[in-house]
Amino acid sequence: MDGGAWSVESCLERHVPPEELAEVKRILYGGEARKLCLPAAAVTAAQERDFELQGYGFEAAPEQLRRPRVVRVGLIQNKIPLPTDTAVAIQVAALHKRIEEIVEVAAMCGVNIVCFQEAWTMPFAFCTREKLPWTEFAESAEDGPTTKFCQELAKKYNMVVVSPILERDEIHGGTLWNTAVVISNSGAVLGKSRKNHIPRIGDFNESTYYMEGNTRHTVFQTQFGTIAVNICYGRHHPLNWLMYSINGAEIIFNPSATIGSLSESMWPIEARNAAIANHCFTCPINRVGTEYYKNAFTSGDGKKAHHDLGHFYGSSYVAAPDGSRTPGLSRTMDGLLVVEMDLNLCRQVSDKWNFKMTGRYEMYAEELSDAVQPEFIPNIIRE
Ligand SMILES: NC(=O)NCCC(=O)O
Repeated sequence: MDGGAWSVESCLERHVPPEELAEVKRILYGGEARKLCLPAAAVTAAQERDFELQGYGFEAAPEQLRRPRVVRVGLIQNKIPLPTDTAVAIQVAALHKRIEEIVEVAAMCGVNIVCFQEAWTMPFAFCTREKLPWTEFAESAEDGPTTKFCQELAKKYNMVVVSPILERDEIHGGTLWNTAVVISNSGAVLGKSRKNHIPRIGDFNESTYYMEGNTRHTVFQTQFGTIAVNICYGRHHPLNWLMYSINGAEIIFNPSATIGSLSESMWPIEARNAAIANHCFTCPINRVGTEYYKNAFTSGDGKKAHHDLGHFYGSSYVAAPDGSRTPGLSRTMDGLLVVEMDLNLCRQVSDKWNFKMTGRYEMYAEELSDAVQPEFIPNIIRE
């Protein structure tokens, strides 16, 4: 399924009889997400610029003492516009240009916080295990050209920008990290959050380049809500989501790069479950397309040498704390998903389900601290 804007949701729309569709959506998605009415100029610009534009909204009940806290987030998924053997600076410039034209449409749609995909300024070349030229895509999180570019966007559109890049940390020996830079709507760099979990699976050979992050579970208090960034493989680690939530995250972005053969059946479940378990909104974003490399590579798994990592299936979506979710963007096209959410829903769902109250954190903490000791004895009763 590689053509047009194919998605599971568009397939359901086409094939499930209309009288049953609402019930199917209630069971699968927690109901029909409210479609946002986006400005005609934005819809036209998206068509002209050849990307999918979808908009949905999540409501919360009115409260007496708190006003609604309505924000709009924008999730951007995209292909790399140029072949991977194009000069590094030209590839980066082309990606900046592509993102700039999508962010402009996000601004037309009133987006307050935008997040790009994992390592958005480059092909996801870590599969190759070659150092050059891929390490040349690394930049300073604080004042690299991509951060400066995002600061301009943030100021121009009064938008918080979450920019996941390959970071070069000059003050620590020029080491590399997989890092999301969070830029305030004022244009100031608020801080950075490094990928906590590095995959060692299939062709995801990222540990050749960088190590597990050391920024713990930092959250960022922005004008539009408290946000966190759980980068890609962290998605599979429930405690990673939990720790961002414990630090107060209301929206957790999950910029990713993952392929159909590996994770597509897990994709709709993991971030959505994290939204439910942690009473917050989660926003998984995946790149799209297949990226080809001149030199064939292997990953010690007996497979024949090959030139690509597989198909990145897009399908970015937003899940809400009540377990409902938006449809996903296409599996194949660039896209912008605009989602309006009332952050009051987080506390409302928390008051209903009380997971933060019913969770046995002291017991988990005690048992986990025992379990990581070398002399740990599992608590098993045997006959
Ligand atoms: N980028 C990344 O961590 N990918 C690993 C595969 C996955 O988590 O689905």
